[in-house]
Amino acid sequence: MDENIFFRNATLEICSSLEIEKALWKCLWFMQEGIPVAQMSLHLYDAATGIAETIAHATLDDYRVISSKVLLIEQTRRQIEMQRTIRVRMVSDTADDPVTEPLCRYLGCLERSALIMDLVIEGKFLGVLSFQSFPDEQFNESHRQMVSLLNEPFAIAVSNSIRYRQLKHLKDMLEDDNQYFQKELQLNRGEVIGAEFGLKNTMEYVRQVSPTDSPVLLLGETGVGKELIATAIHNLSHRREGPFIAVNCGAIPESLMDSELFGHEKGAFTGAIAQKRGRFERANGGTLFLDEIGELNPDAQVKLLRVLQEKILERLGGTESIKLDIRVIAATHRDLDDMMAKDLFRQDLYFRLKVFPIVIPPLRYRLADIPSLVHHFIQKKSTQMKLHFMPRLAPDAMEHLMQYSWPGNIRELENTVERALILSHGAPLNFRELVFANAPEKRPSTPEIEMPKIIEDDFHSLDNVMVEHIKAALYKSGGKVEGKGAAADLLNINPRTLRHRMRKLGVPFGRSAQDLYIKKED
Ligand SMILES: Nc1ncnc2c1ncn2[C@@H]1O[C@H](COP(=O)(O)OP(=O)(O)OP(=O)(O)O)[C@@H](O)[C@H]1O
Repeated sequence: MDENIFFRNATLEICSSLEIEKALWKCLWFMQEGIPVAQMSLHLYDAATGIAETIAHATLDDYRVISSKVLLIEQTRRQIEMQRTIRVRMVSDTADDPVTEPLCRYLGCLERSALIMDLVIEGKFLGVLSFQSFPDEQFNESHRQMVSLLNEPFAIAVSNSIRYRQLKHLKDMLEDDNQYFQKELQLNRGEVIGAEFGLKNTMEYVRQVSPTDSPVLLLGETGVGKELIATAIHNLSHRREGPFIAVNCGAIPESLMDSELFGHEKGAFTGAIAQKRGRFERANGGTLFLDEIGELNPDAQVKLLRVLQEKILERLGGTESIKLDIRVIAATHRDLDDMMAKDLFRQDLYFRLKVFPIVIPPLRYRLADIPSLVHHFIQKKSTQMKLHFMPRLAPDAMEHLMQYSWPGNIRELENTVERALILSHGAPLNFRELVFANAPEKRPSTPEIEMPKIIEDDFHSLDNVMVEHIKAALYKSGGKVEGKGAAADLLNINPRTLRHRMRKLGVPFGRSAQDLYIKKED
């Protein structure tokens, strides 16, 4: 066969598929017209470990991917190094050669003649391509020279297909990881405690809005469960199989905001060494949760508004328009109305986000949820902490927890349970010190009472104070108990109750005592 035709066609065949086993098979069919080749196999070699791995094998009938590893003995490794000056070596019997013997034994092609082609790319030795003859035929020098012509294109094709396999493997692993983490996230974020009690109304709204694609604005103090509710909306929507991507707008530095949200092309700015998809693009087909939306700077607000209006974005430094299919849920603990009035938040963006606002009540307004939340967190945390026992509560523990105002809401309760578990060493959980040691605040519903200025050694009993106070009222009214401006009126109590109390405390009153309460002129 003409050398040029042989070279051209064999090269076309080896490059015809990125699946190297298939490319070998096609090559084999072409080459056996000119040389007596019955099988081809590809072996990678790792000089650091001395392991040879057979990764592909083709006969005229079949081709397959395999993974068979052999640890080569020292003598064989040395031989491989020594033979590196010859690119295609002829072996008259595969059973007698230290390199081909272990490889061909596995493939069932001992006692054949073989051509062994070293594959070197950019000075790096990748491994060998082995051509085995039919059992009753032998390769000769002219066959070796023909095959030598193919060394360079074969090395390039094999190197490309190895890279392709590595990338495919990485992609499969990433997809697998992604599925795993999505499941984990859904498991961890699944259960909304109090859905039938303190959050009943909230969950009713959630159920109503979930099937739609309308934007939702979640409002509530820090730690009330805004992200949890956002996940619940996602999980109840038709987007549940798509991604749920959360962005904490307050945690992204201003200089990185554009690239984080919208992505960038390679070279878009110093340090953009590769193309990167932004959070919007990652959320395509699913839900984008914009947490702490009130922290967005004015510049980012404009860009966000544009993307929400047009449903199209361009990566930084890019020209391609990317169509978006996302549902946006935003959340904040800040008063957006007030921010708008102070020109800190754009009105147009506010109204676009606030299509369906849901207010999540703070924990202090749903104290009845505390017992089930505490049990939920005890179970969750003791599983995470791998405790071998189920912690119990001290008899008055729940009462202590219910007396506290929980300014940090559910997150604070969750952390309190975790801290108690760490400190308890198996004893019943008693939150007394934890709650009060860390909680200088009083429940906000309790009005603030100014501490009276009491001098320690001048401390009166409550009865004494009452006596003095009633007498003061009687002095003021000239001894009159009932009527406008009289003592009962001044003290704002029923005159009958006042009389009863004065009798009990021994405060003189009535006509006989009237003089006592009239100021005498000296
Ligand atoms: N109803 C609930 N049932 C069970 N766990 C809850 C509930 N609400 C909140 N949590 C848990 O409390 C923690 C805080 O909730 P989340 O992060 O959703 O609050 P947030 O309002 O988004 O907080 P922030 O304002 O700080 O962003 C999370 O671990 C969450 O799983």
